[in-house]
Amino acid sequence: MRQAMIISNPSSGREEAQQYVSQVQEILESQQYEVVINETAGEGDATNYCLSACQDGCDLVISIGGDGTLHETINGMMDQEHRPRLGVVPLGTVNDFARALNISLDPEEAIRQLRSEQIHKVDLGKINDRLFANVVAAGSLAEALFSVSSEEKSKLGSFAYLKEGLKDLMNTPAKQLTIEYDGQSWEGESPLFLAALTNSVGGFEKLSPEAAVDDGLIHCFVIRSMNVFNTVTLGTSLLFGNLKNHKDVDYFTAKEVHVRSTDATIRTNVDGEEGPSLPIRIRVLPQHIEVIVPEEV
Ligand SMILES: Nc1ncnc2c1ncn2[C@@H]1O[C@H](COP(=O)(O)OP(=O)(O)OP(=O)(O)O)[C@@H](O)[C@H]1O
Repeated sequence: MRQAMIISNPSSGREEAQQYVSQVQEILESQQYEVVINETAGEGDATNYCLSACQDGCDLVISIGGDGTLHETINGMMDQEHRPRLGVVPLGTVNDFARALNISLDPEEAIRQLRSEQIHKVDLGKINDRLFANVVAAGSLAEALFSVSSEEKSKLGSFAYLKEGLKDLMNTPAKQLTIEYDGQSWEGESPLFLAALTNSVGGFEKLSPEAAVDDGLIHCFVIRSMNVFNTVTLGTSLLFGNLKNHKDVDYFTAKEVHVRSTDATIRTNVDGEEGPSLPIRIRVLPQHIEVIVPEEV
């Protein structure tokens, strides 16, 4: 019999994971899976559960929670030869990974979509010694995002990030960055460096429209300056999928990127959670995991 593990975060979203677990279990059992259910109690649990799923040769892991739960789940697959297929029921406020894969943001619909026979091989990224699914952000603006409270996120979704970013604009001086990528380099001052694997970042589905989930590339944006004069045009470029063409933005793609700074400690934001401080080394792991995606219409 095939084995499946459900990893569910009871605190995600509006604490509604519990009610969805049995619906997922029912679908998996109807597909002849033997199902193990694991609820997370705190940081690291989803990683440990997924690691044991890899080591036990489990066929399928379903992550029920937000992008944070998904991030922890995929980290259980690090350095594992056997990586179970992944299914996602998004319960967070942003849900970038689900957005990028056209998985419904309505949990009940996303659960129905788990019946799909369609599988997509998806890139993952590696930052230092962690995996990531969506995005790494570094710089003073990325640090400002740490201060978005979860109440604000629940209320305002991705606009909470934008609001916080704009609010802190005047207090976030650009920092010196040296970015080396695939034999080239960028050096200068920047308030924000973004390395995206998918089109959706912070809920903005058009941040990086050209980033396909399986293209084997890291899509990098360096904002050269952000000030009262260009904030509005940067904001509209972001909303309309044109950020890479903005005059104050440098854009490139790469398979490996190193970022360091001569400035004091600069923290990163990885998949919406606090990440390591600079220096960082980012690599893409092309088509590293198999994800259940909705049947194409
Ligand atoms: N039982 C639990 N109680 C409280 N926190 C938990 C529990 N289990 C896991 N966590 C923590 O929840 C965080 C992940 O939450 P996740 O991002 O999935 O949901 P969310 O916060 O609702 O989503 P979003 O970030 O999109 O708003 C991780 O930091 C993890 O350590």
